Amino acid sequence: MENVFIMDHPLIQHKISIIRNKNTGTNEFRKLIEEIAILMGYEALRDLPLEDVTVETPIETCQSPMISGKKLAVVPVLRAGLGMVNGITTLVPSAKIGHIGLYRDPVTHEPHEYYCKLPDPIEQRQIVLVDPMLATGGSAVAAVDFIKQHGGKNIKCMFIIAAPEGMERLHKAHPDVQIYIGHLDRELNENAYICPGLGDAGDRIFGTK
Ligand SMILES: O=P(O)(O)OC[C@H]1O[C@H](OP(=O)(O)OP(=O)(O)O)[C@H](O)[C@@H]1O
Ligand SMILES: O=c1cc[nH]c(=O)[nH]1
Ligand SMILES: [Mg+2]
Repeated sequence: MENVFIMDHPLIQHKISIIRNKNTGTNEFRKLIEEIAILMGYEALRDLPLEDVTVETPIETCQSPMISGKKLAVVPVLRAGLGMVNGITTLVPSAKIGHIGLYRDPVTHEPHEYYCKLPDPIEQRQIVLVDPMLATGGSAVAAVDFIKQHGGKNIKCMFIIAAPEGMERLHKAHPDVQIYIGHLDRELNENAYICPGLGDAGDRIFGTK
């Protein structure tokens, strides 16, 4: 599937296995989400554009590449996406940060928006949407819709765990968007939770259950 990238790095797979474990506590879970975001971000950002700048080394003056263009914007889907932000800003400290607040209705599983604030202007920025979970895909499709409505064009999405249903829905709705997935799981259950998954990512990051 063009524009869909499923990670196979052993460090990512190892850390995902630890966060799946129901006995992994909030503190360790939060740290691992951040570490996985760093590892996935390293892979997802390998095509960032470069331009040569003049640098004076202690030896001589040279042309050396640096990341070009407007500053990258990382956009977490609240709440759980917040856990991945520091991972991306570790790689790109100058990144701007937008927020999209969405929660999934527990009965209908439809996403509801409660907040949206994006860096302005957004048009020329590389946008990296982050959310640990891609389940039905409803939240991700809505989040990308918002970004595009605000003028965003270059969009990458990163999910630590995805269900096939969500991956296909997001790709179908937004085929231009690059989708990075840490692990593609088996299926959704009757409550639209990912199986085997890791439970509710937001609750596990923030210790709310
Ligand atoms: O693909 P979907 O079926 O839309 O499900 C995925 C969404 O569900 C979770 O958020 P949740 O609604 O639990 O909000 P929270 O982050 O505040 O816990 C998750 O972080 C995604 O945003
Ligand atoms: O399995 C799931 C599905 C949606 N949101 C989560 O946090 N986990
Ligand atoms: Mg949640």
